[in-house]
Amino acid sequence: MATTILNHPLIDHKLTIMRNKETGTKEFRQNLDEIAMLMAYEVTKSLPLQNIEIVTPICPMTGKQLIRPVVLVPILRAGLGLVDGFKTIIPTAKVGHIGMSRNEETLQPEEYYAKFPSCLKEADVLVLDPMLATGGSACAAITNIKKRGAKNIKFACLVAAPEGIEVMEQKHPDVDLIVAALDEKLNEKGYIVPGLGDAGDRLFGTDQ
Ligand SMILES: O=P(O)(O)OC[C@H]1O[C@H](OP(=O)(O)OP(=O)(O)O)[C@H](O)[C@@H]1O
Ligand SMILES: O=c1cc[nH]c(=O)[nH]1
Ligand SMILES: [Mg+2]
Repeated sequence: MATTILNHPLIDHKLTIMRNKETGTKEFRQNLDEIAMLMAYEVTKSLPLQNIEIVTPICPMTGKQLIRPVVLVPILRAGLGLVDGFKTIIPTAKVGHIGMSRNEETLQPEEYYAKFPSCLKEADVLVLDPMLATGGSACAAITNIKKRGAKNIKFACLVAAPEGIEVMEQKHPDVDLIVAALDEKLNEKGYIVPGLGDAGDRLFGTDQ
């Protein structure tokens, strides 16, 4: 598995706006959407291609096309904030959903919903969640997706804690991990420091 930390200037600029506690719902959403498009470009960099014979208006040539369909899997709720940006860059992508809620006391993820397109097994699956904290939610979501036959999986997140990356590397060594920004640590409540707070609450305007 490869772990990539993007550290991209445009993403860092937009992420700083998202991190600021004065930033409201509208701007938080807008910046997440813009970052998602930039991340989609980076996450898809290593997708495999195959040759295809075509004819241009000038002559025949060997072109390239993606080998497999792409399936986006946002981890609900906060992962939904990345879907539109990824769909803008990959308009043919199918979308599966997995609902995970982290128990505030035990920090264990609880799955409450799962629905996937039938091409999951042969697809390039891009699992999306802005936050990788303890790594529990992402690991559980990926375990579920693997049980359904998915083999080519990448996990894209905006902000990660070192603890979450370590857990992912141990439990899912075959999954590529693409992280926009690596933060310092988790606090005693399992929140990423400095982080951006509760991504789901800030995205949907629910209580924080
Ligand atoms: O790495 P972990 O320790 O599991 O924490 C990360 C998870 O926590 C957040 O979801 P949350 O449970 O708050 O649900 P929400 O998206 O509905 O707010 C976040 O979007 C991740 O899914
Ligand atoms: O910092 C954190 C940790 C988990 N979930 C979030 O939304 N933010
Ligand atoms: Mg939340």
